[in-house]
Amino acid sequence: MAEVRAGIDALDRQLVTLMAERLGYIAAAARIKPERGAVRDEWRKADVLAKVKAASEAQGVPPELTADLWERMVEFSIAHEFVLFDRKNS
Ligand SMILES: O=C(O)C(=O)C[C@]1(C(=O)O)C=C[C@@H](O)C=C1
Repeated sequence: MAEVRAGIDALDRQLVTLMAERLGYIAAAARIKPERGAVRDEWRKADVLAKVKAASEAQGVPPELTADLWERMVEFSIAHEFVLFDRKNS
């Protein structure tokens, strides 16, 4: 059981590292987007969620798990992107 838990803990660290990397791209998006109205992009949000659903199904990960996680992650990203966008323009 200790080995299993060590494996889980190691994977969790990798997931956090990947989230940090994703937030780096969110910061880049905040720098690149020309106007505040472009920060929340509902078309792109639906595109991201659809791709995650397809990837989940392909890999046998329950899509209802990833749907909840990504809904939260994208909404957090949008809020974070607004903070960075407004900071850039203040
Ligand atoms: O693709 C973008 O334009 C992003 O800024 C990334 C992202 C996301 O977190 O996936 C965040 C904000 C947008 O509303 C859509 C998607």
